[in-house]
Amino acid sequence: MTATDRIDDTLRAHAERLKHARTADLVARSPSRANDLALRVGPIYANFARQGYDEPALEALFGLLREADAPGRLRAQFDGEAINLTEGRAVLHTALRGDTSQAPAAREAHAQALEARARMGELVASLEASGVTDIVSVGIGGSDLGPRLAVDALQGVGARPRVHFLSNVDGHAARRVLAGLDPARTAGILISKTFSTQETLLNGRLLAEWMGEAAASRLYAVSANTARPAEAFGIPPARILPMWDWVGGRYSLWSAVGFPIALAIGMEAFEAFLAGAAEMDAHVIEAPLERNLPAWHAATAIWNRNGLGHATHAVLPYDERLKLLSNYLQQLVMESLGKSARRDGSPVAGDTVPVWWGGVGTDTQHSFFQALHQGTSIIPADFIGIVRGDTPHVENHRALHANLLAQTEAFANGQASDDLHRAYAGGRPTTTILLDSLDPRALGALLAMYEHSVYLQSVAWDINAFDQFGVELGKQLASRLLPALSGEAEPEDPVTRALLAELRKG
Ligand SMILES: O=P(O)(O)OC[C@H]1O[C@](O)(CO)[C@@H](O)[C@@H]1O
Repeated sequence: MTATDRIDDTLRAHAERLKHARTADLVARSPSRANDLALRVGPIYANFARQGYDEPALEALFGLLREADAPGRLRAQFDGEAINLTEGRAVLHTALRGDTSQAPAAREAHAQALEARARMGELVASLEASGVTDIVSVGIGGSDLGPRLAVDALQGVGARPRVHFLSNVDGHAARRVLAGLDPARTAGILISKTFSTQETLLNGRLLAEWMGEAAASRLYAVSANTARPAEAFGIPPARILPMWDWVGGRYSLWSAVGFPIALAIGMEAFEAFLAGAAEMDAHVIEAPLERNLPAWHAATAIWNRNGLGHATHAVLPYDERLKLLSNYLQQLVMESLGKSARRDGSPVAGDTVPVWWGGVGTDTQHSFFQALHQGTSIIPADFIGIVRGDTPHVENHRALHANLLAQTEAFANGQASDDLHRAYAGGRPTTTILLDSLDPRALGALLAMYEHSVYLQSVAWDINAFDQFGVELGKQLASRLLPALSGEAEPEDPVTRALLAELRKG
């Protein structure tokens, strides 16, 4: 029996033993717990003291990771072994941001990454000098969410080009993005690893038409399929940046897919973003599991899912600039870990990914927090705070911190009352992650932390985190149904036929 087969039984035994121990009791029992269960890596501090495990449960969690050979599996990833077994591909996003491996495949990938980055730097410089004021980045999923988050989180006010994102195939998205832009002062970037994604091709065509003559000189592309942008849009090789099959879409913002990020924050800041991620890479590969931040994060996720059976996980940044973090993490985590088959094709032993969702504090305190405090389902959460604010509004920043501290305390400790309507049970698990400031280095480190945590969860569950066959069926059906929308075919499914009849009325 492997560690993965035993995961539920092992952890449930500990959960049963701990079922009456609230996190407040665990903290009270061990005065040093508040500091013992905290780790710092570069600009990131994380405190796990308010999770519901104790020392023996943690030992069991790290034991499971060790038995699944987590260190060896990390090394295999960094060295460029074909760990994406179902597609026979290496997974080398770490080589995009540093040279943490001397293995030939990783070195080769790193050299290619440096060459592509140098070319991207030249394109950034020429666009900076061109008088272009606005950039429209067209892509979807991994070719959109990462750059969109990083640009929204890191862009300053002033001098640099404004970067806009167009992803949804809904024409209202294009209308909103293009309203108010001037085609004569706008450049476009089409980002698609495959260059076959319906949304991106349709929106790319729409953007090219809107740009008119300017498209001939100011349309750029990023793709692993470099022939297609030239064929389909006439974009010359000098304006096409490469991607490779060893970079998964949702792990690609560190590659030329980050072109919009570099345009929004400048090349130097983009390099700092990569350096922050590389710092986390060095940590995850070197630190023993018990002092390893991504391993702690992964162990905690596994505890909450397999030990306690929690079906969702909230991510709650207390910083307006991280408003898009939960959208980005939804793809990273759920596209990677939403699997039911083990690596050998047999069914998984227990539950894999919970539903990830979230939103920014303090707004969410006034929307869904009621359910987090008193609902019947317990929802574990990552609270993310930024130590140093970047506005002159010191009182606001203090209030933001006071709210973050208050909420995590209330979730853990609760408050007794004879009136059930007014009682807070407490014992609701949270991890608090604090970044020294929201700069490129810290954001890079944070996102790399989540990437490694995702991989380590996949190792414990024995699933492949790097394919996404689950999204294919919907894509195939949509292409098959497209002719039905213009009356050229009739769908076979009776419910689809009834729905189409309603749509045709419009
Ligand atoms: O970059 P592409 O090839 O356009 O793909 C976009 C996205 O579509 C998916 O394949 C499926 O949603 C993602 O994994 C990917 O990031």
